[in-house]
Order: sequence, then C-alpha cells, then structure tokens
Amino acid sequence: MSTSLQDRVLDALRTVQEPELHRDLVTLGMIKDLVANDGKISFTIELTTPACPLRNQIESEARQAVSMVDGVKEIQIKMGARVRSDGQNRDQMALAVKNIVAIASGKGGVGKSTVAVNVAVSLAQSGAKVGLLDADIYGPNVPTMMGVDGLPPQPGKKMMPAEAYGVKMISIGFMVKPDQPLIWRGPLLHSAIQQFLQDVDWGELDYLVVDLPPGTGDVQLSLAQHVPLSGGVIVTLPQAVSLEDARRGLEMFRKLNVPLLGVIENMSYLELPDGQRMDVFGSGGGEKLAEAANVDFMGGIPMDPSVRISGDNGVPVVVSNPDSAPARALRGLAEKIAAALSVAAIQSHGVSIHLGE
Ligand SMILES: Nc1ncnc2c1ncn2[C@@H]1O[C@H](COP(=O)(O)OP(=O)(O)OP(=O)(O)O)[C@@H](O)[C@H]1O
Repeated sequence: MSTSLQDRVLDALRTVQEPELHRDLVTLGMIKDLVANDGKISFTIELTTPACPLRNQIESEARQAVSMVDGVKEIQIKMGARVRSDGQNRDQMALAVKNIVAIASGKGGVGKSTVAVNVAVSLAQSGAKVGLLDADIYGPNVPTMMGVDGLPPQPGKKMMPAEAYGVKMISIGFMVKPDQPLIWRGPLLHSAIQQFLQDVDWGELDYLVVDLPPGTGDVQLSLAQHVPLSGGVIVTLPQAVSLEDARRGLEMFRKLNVPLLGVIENMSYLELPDGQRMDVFGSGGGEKLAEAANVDFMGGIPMDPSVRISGDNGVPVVVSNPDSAPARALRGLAEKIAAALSVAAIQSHGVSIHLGE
C-alpha cells in the first residue's frame, strides 16, 4: 500500500533535528498546518521561542529534507513561534506565566541587574511577552536602568506594572522611599514577593525574569523559594575566585530543585583602541565556575563604557547601542537562556504533551 504524500513529507521531517532540543521536528510537535495538494506542500514550523537563533538553519534543513520526497513540486514554509510552558501549574497564584527565570550572583556589583534588564528587553525585542521582577532588596536599580520612575496610575484592584521597552516591570524599589534603608525582614519580604506574583496584573507572559539580591545566602534562598522558578542563571566576573561561589550557587538552586541553566561571565575583557583585549578582572572564571558546577557556560560580556552609560541613562544597551559588542553578547545570552528554558520545559514534561496542543 503506498503512503500518501503528506505522510511521506512528515517522514522526511522526522529526519530533521531541532539542534538544541535534540529531537526531530515532528516528535516535538513543531510542524503545524501541513497541507499537501497536488505536489504543493505548505506547513508552519512552530519554534519553541521567537528568540531562536537557529531559525534559518531549521528552515533550510526542513526544506532540503522535504525537497527530496518523490512528488514534491513546491514548498512553502511559514516560521512561527510558541513558547512552551515549564509545566508548572501557577493557576492557584492566578499567574499566566510560562517560564520564570532567576538571575543570581555570588556577590554584588558583578552586573546581575544589567544582565536581567538586557536579557528581558532582548527577549521582548524578539517578539516574546516578557516581565521583569526586581527583587534585589539591597540595590533595586532596575527602574533606573529601565528609565522608569514608578508605577503608572492604578485604576483597578490589581496592581498595574510599569512598562518600558516592551517589558512589564515591577521593583521592590517602588515599595520604599529613595533614602529609606532597605531593612527587609523575612515575612515582609515574602509578602512583598507574594504580592508581586499574585496581585500584579502581568497578563500572559512567556518569560518572567527575576533579578535576585546578590549572594546565595538564606535571604536569596527563601526569596527564590517563594517564586515558582523554571530555572536559574548565575552571573560572575572572570576572576579566578569561586569554586566556593559555584558550590553555593549550585547548592541554592539544588535545594530549590530548580535547574541551573548556566553561568554568564560579565566584564570578560576590555577592548583597547588598538583592538587588543585587556583582561581587567582576570580570565577564565566563568568557565571554571560552570565546569565546577557541571553546567553550561553560556558566554561572556565585554566591559564597555556604553553599558554603564546606558544603564545610568535608563536606556538598556541592547536598545541604545544595539550593534555594540556587549549588546550582541547580551542578545546571544538571551537566546541561550530561552533555548535552555525550552530544553527544561521539554524535559520537565516530555514531548507528548506538545503533540496535541
Ligand atoms: N559589561 C559591562 N561593562 C561596563 N560596565 C558594566 C558592565 N556590566 C555592568 N556594568 C556596570 O557596573 C555596575 C554594576 O552593575 P549592576 O548594577 O548590573 O550589578 P549588580 O550585580 O546587579 O549589582 P548589585 O549587587 O547592586 O545588585 C553598573 O554601573 C553597570 O552599569
């Protein structure tokens, strides 16, 4: 019995792997609206994130595979994206958020907030629905970096988040006066976080990025415990410190049963006017940390005055200087985080759940 053209096209697409998820496009439920009509084939490839850097590669491999099928005369491929959820049920929190990722660091001043802000804005620029929760009680500087003074007018019962560069944003800094020392005791902090998750009108989000306070102690641990996280990322400097950092960062996420998605190194080097690179903070720390923690080293961000100036001016560097080296690095890291979240989502509930969706 001969198989239909449609079935043969599907079989061909089963030979095309999603390079990051290591499974084929059909098994991952990424092929939608397949029509085979008189040799004319059309279908949509639904990527797991709009921030997928491999979109062209996936499209061309799919086209190549289908073009080999007997009887195919014409191929039309549409590229789409639907961010998969990590499978956690957040309904009881009335939170329609598919993935929550925490940005953490072993110590202060390493650029954790800079990474959180630019990753959130990059994901929004790619077309995803993104929120940013600044939970850094020691230095809530996300509003400054996003150019936001405070909350918008609050007409209804639910708290409306601020919004900038396509990202919905809320900060623990909105809850204190500028010069008030930030003394947050456990219960107060937890109720603030609870409020941010439950009482804020986030709407539907693909990604909620959480800027944690620096450090991996009890405060961070208990704070992160109150947020149903899909994964965590650690930001570090290249200094050869910190097997200790790695251990503590790893411990923190492990205690929470949260996948550590990877390590990001900030201020990796300074590019001098003659093109040479200066290792201001040493080199190799990020990779060592990742190796010690047995997680992915996601990459480094160069040191560049434009990053600080952009942060101070409230225009993140991926917006103010999109073609600069740090902006390109930060966009690449956003793509890596999105990919790692896709992998974690697929691993958390297998692939079968996607097939009928
Ligand atoms: N790659 C970079 N190049 C130049 N300056 C940078 C870079 N990354 C961060 N900075 C600057 O370093 C300072 C600290 O960064 P940031 O506030 O993001 O760190 P943090 O780890 O969140 O600090 P905190 O411990 O206060 O939360 C900021 O002024 C920021 O603009």
